[in-house]
Amino acid sequence: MIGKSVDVDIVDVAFGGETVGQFDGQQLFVRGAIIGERVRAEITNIRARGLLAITREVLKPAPTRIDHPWPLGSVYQTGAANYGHITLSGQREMKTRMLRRELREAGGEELLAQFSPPMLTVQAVDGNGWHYRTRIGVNKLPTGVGVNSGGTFVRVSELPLASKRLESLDLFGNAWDETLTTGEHLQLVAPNAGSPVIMSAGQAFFSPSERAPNTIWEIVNYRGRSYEYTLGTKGFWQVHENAPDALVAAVFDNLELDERTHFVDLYSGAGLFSLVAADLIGPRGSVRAYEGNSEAAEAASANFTAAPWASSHALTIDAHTLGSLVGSAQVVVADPPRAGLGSEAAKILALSPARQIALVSCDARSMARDVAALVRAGRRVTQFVALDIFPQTHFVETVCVVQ
Ligand SMILES: C[S@@+](CC[C@H](N)C(=O)[O-])C[C@H]1O[C@@H](n2cnc3c(N)ncnc32)[C@H](O)[C@@H]1O
Repeated sequence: MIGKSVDVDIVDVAFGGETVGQFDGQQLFVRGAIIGERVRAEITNIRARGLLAITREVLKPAPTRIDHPWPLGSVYQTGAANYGHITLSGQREMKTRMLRRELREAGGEELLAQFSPPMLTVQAVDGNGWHYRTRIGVNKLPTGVGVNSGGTFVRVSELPLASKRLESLDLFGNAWDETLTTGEHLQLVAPNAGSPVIMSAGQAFFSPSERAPNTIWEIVNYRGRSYEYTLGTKGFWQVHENAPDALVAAVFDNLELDERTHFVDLYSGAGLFSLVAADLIGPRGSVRAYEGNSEAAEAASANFTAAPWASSHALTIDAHTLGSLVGSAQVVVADPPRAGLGSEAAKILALSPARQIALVSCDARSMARDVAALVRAGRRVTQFVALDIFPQTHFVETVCVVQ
């Protein structure tokens, strides 16, 4: 079966960015195709959920198909821009279809009925979908840097997903050859309140001859107010330059906070949501932030210095610890990593006294599973915002508010 060439009509979009067709009574998951197309695809893997294939020839192209502007990012090479062969609006239509499919698979038509079509419309956060990443990983090569393509590092002379501000690091020639060790993983970071840095083996550099502090500053704007964050070098921060502002708006535009609200921020990182909540709520309420990475939790503590009614706690959130964390919460934001909350933790959260819960997710499948669990346990979806903070890829960020 592997290596077989099949002609297939693409009728849906699945998790992982693959499109879906039918072959031999089975689902065929096809990379590099677009909904509405007819393609000739080569079967590459046999999986429990169906066959995996890759597009070899487009027999009937979709109107949204374009030449990939960065072939190295395509599904045939690194896959870092696996939707780059689709117009931006076409990418967003595909993501809407993926959200619908995942919600239907997790909770049937009954769950899908809680989402009006505008809720599932994926919203742009930028103009052209390139040069948006303020965080990007590469590997040092003997000269210049490379990206992983099928297990080997390919030297690059451009990084089209990376923020233009990272160009000042002068990465593609031999400027860094004596400072950095060949083979090392490099994390490039362009904070919005400071100069770009390279992180390598626990050290930070502004330039080959200038070390940088292991601290980064970011500024987030919401409703005319600016919030300043200090981050450690190992902690999480949203990668799209517009994501922190867009996510803060998607969360707080849809939550009802007052001056006595007890607010809990689960998976709080350096306190992106907590710092804004502390400002919106004020000293008569409380904000408690819980985060597993101790460096990020310490950074959050430092970020809350001017708001002592906000506190940061380093601990692992799971189905055993969660109940006590949300026992007296009135409003909860949960922004777990890709794996999501898990059905058991989602049920515990649903049964908490919180009047509103905002689930922030970067993974459509775990989001759908967690929302289905929240709804099964008695919650109702009131708002849902889908943001295109990972253009050129199949990923989509969502904020789901339940009551
Ligand atoms: C998607 S990030 C969100 C961080 C923050 N809300 C933000 O937007 O900057 C998820 C965070 O969860 C933390 N984390 C992952 N697993 C965890 C766990 N089991 N318990 C607590 N925190 C965890 C990670 O360290 C990371 O900071």
